Amino acid sequence: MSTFVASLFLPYTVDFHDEPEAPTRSNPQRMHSRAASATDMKTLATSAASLFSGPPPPPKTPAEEKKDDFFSQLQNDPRIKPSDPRSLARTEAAPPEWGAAGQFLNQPKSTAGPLPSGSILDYVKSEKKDPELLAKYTAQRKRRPTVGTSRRGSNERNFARKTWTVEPAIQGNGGLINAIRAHDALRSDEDFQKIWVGTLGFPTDALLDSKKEEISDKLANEYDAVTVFPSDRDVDGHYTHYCKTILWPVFHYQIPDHPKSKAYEDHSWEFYRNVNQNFADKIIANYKRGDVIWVHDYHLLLVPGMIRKRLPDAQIGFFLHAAFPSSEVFRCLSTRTELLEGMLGANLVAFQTKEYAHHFLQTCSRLLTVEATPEGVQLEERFVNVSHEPIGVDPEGMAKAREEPEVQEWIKIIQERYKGKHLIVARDKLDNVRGVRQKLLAFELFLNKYPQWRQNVVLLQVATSTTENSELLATVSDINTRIDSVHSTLAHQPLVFLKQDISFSQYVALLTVADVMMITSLREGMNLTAHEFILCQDGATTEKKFGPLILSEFTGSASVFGGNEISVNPWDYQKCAEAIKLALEMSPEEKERRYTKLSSVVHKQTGDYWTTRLCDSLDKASKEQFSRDAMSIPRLSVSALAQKYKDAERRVFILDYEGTLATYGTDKDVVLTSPQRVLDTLNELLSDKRNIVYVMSGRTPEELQRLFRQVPNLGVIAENGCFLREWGAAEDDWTAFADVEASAAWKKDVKSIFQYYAERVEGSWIEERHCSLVFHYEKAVDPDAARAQAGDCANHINDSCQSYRVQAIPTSKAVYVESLDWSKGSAATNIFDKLRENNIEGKGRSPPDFLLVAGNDREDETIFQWANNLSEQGKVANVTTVSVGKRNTQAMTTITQGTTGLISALQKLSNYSYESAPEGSGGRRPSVLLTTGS
Ligand SMILES: O=P(O)(O)OC[C@H]1O[C@H](O[C@H]2O[C@H](CO)[C@@H](O)[C@H](O)[C@H]2O)[C@H](O)[C@@H](O)[C@@H]1O
Repeated sequence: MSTFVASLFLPYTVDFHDEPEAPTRSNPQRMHSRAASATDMKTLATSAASLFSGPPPPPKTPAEEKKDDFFSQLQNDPRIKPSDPRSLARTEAAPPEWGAAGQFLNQPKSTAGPLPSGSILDYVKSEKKDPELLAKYTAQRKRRPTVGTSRRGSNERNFARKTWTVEPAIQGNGGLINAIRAHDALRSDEDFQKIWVGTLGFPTDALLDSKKEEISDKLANEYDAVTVFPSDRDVDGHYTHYCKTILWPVFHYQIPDHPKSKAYEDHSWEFYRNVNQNFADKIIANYKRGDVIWVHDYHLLLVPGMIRKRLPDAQIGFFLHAAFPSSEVFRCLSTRTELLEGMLGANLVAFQTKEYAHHFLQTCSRLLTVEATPEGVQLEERFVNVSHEPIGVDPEGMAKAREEPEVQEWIKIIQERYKGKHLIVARDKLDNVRGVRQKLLAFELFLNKYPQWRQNVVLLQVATSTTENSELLATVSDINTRIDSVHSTLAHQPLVFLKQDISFSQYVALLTVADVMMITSLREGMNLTAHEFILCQDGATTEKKFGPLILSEFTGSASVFGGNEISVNPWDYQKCAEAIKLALEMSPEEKERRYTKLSSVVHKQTGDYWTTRLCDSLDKASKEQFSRDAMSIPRLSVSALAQKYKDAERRVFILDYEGTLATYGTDKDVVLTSPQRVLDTLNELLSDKRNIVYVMSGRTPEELQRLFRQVPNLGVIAENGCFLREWGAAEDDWTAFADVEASAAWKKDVKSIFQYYAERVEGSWIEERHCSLVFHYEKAVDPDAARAQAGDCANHINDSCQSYRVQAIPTSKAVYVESLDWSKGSAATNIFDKLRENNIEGKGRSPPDFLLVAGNDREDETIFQWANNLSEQGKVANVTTVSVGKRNTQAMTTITQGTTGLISALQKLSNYSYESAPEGSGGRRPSVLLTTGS
């Protein structure tokens, strides 16, 4: 059994070489010659020029010359350069733009080319069906030199001759890679034979099929990796456009709102789907029964749904590494429904934090109008578990990395460079969501407010930049210049702004030497830099630092550190400035107290722990779902039931009405009627004195009283458990469990919300019951709009009526608002308590030894659960729970022939009643069936 770990990029990539003998990373000769290559020299020059953004530098003093010397050493190839591609990967890396890794590795260029002018949507359509448009765009493409076949051809010839080596990926989620590897290394888990699934992280159109095969064979055989080869054009549209300009900003609360992005959204969605389909196809082609599939992050949201369509029984988990926004933000995505449905193809959808999981549940309930419980989402025929599990880092891997001589050297260099200064460090991608601008503003305020610190503190901000965000760059450059001009002196520069990444050894050294770390992301899934900072501060390789961590409350990491970080709202510059002061002036005792707690979290919630917990949760969820899946629940065996029936002394029936005994009733203006066959069947059952029969429904006591007037002695549970009429009681002898008068307060508030939506949904109406309210929209003129409004309505009520013990449940036809305290299960408990005490005078002696509960809907699950428990605890000898239909359920058995199937089964039982009635038992067949008029 294997576990597929699918994420956009594999942990590996490929470097091509002209030499016949492929050198490796451990070959210093080659690394040296590459460092001197023209491309690298150019990169180096550009990097050096952009080291400090701001005005042109003045002539250098000797001190500055020395400083430049230090920084020029930082101008290294920022990639980790291990000799083994399987060693520790960089978390929160900032790789070059897709297709631009050629500055580090020898890889083909993209053949995607620019998109044609004119209507992008037409362009996409043309690819599919419209022959005229297809001809038009084919001609356009031929005219475009950058996408010509000649370039592709020469590329192909070029790369066909080259040798290649497997290298650690430049792209990819380092946190994920480290977590999976740590799990692999620490456990000899038979069930965890991982297989990576992903792309190589560079354009591959230019490779011949034979070359692709060669590469994918090697990766499969030696690196447990399945390679996906989407077209360059698809990856470009998927990653550069849809992921980066639509999903990433929206998931981090930045709604792109300019015409260009809308166009991107329209066309790049097609490419997003294509790449997701490539992944799904690859996984399906390699899947074997029993395998587990884990799909990672926002690049692959559609993959679970695509796999589910073809492999209905597969065990699929989905983990979102990024943040998941509130439903208010998510609803702005035009493809929101497809994205949610894609994710819901999984058995388990997991997030970094409880908050993101909650947002997802709320978004599903609101936009898909499905019932969301704290455990997950109830779909028509499946339940999808939703949970949260924060990712962690790999302390063992990091410990090894820290021992590297290069790290030790860098520690010395940085210590020497910042001797006598308090060093605040930060490494962020230069992206709006990381809050670098906010951090610099807060730091500027700190310097202005606390002059005593100006000469003693340095903020070293590494700002890794992938795509040029010129607006942000201009803003941070301005702040940088301002700080520089106001606060820098010949001998001291409080802000060092490195607009490029540093090498892994430099990064580790910096985290070790730092006095404080400052992270001010405006929103972020986790932020493993914070965790790695904590690992490096323990004094294992230098003196103990226990440096405080200033951390944005909007990161996932903040949710795991339990307040032992210095938590900040990055928008509150005053507080951020004070946080810097607090961190710098913190007593050693307080630092150690906080550090001990932070460190225990990082060492407990590791990447390995995360992997184990996710695997366990998926296993548990799949098993539970399987046991509830109508397909795997046995059919009701009427003959076995009849045998139990015959053997029983005292039988109890609790039967749901609409959808179970009879088809669903009509709406408000038609009086609910019951088919004669149902009434006759109930009367037949009741005619046997050994039988106690209850019908349960969400309808009001009045409606049910009228409906079952012709069935004397029938027990009735009304309004889903808020009212009870005991078996054998007088027609109007109702017990109210819920406080009807107290309901008036919440009903007033809920009704006004319902009215608001009813005015907006033509054809909808509000039904008032004693203890519940229903917003019906099954007859709405515009069903899609009504569904959306119903979702909003349920959400609105659940948000604003939290002080009442009620909940709004959206279904495909109506929104129900009901008490949280009463259910069919609670009514059944009451019935049984009384029966078992045998305190219904003269109506039976022995306790029940046969129980049949039949239902079909979500409200019936509480009573199934209750009955199953009675069976497990051996309190009733023979318990049968049966669900009518295909819904996934906790019932022990199902009947797929609908209400008629159940009625036939009940009729068969009452026939046995007649046949099996022992002398004097009271069982009898009625000589005349009670006939009822409606
Ligand atoms: O830039 P991308 O290729 O689209 O990838 C997005 C980021 O993915 C990784 O970060 C995410 O996962 C981390 C670990 O779970 C989490 O801490 C972070 O908040 C997530 O956004 C990767 O580490 C980043 O470099 C990528 O930018």
